[in-house]
Amino acid sequence: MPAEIDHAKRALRADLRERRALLSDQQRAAAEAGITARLDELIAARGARSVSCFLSTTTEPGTRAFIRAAVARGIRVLLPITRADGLLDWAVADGDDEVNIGLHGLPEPTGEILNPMALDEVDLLIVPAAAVDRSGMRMGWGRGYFDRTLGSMQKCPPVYAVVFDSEILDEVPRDVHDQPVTGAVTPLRTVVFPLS
Ligand SMILES: Nc1nc2c(c(=O)[nH]1)N(C=O)[C@@H](CNc1ccc(C(=O)N[C@@H](CCC(=O)O)C(=O)O)cc1)CN2
Ligand SMILES: Nc1ncnc2c1ncn2[C@@H]1O[C@H](COP(=O)(O)OP(=O)(O)OP(=O)(O)O)[C@@H](O)[C@H]1O
Repeated sequence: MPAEIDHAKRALRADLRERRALLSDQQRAAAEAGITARLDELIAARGARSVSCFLSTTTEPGTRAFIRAAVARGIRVLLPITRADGLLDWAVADGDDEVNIGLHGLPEPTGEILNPMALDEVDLLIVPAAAVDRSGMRMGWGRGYFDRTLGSMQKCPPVYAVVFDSEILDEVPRDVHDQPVTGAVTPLRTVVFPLS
């Protein structure tokens, strides 16, 4: 990618990472409660029966309460497993809290491994992001996993990024391969892009 874009992304990621690290346990708990409520509303509004999500780390907006409750209600939730070739495998969340530590030190599901095509069967994708902008461009953590995944899907269902409220920016640095998202879910609101 062009050097200026690469540099701008790195600088912005460092800034965002630092801000996430500063949140208190109380702020994280409130964010997880908000994210759970927003995601519950979203899948109800979309009538989704099968979704993909991700197992949040301690600094990401918490998705685990949502996953646990969705699985208990009979929603099929696929969770990503990183592969060395830059693609993602998937496993169905089974409602227990057992996790493996994956390739990049991220929490990953245990359970039967499904190949990248498993994603073609979901009604809605819930993806991690470092930030999104008002046009729907998404910036991740820099390995291109979701750009590759979204770019290779036959027919892509709606995609919502999970971010903190302060991470919806006017503009994020953009490469040609970057894939836009449909909307974003924050602890306080759900937005659909483009935001006017
Ligand atoms: N919880 C969670 N699971 C996820 C993602 C995520 O963002 N969150 N991913 C979303 O795509 C995929 C993994 N993506 C990754 C993206 C970057 C790096 C990484 O190591 N990046 C930098 C350092 C990170 C930073 O700048 O803060 C590095 O290369 O050293 C690892 C995995 C799949 N699973
Ligand atoms: N569709 C693609 N095909 C091949 N390489 C890609 C593709 N998308 C991204 N990449 C490569 O992946 C690397 C990281 O891209 P980028 O910084 O846009 O990732 P990201 O969206 O922040 O990460 P993630 O999706 O893992 O959260 C870049 O070197 C880029 O060239």
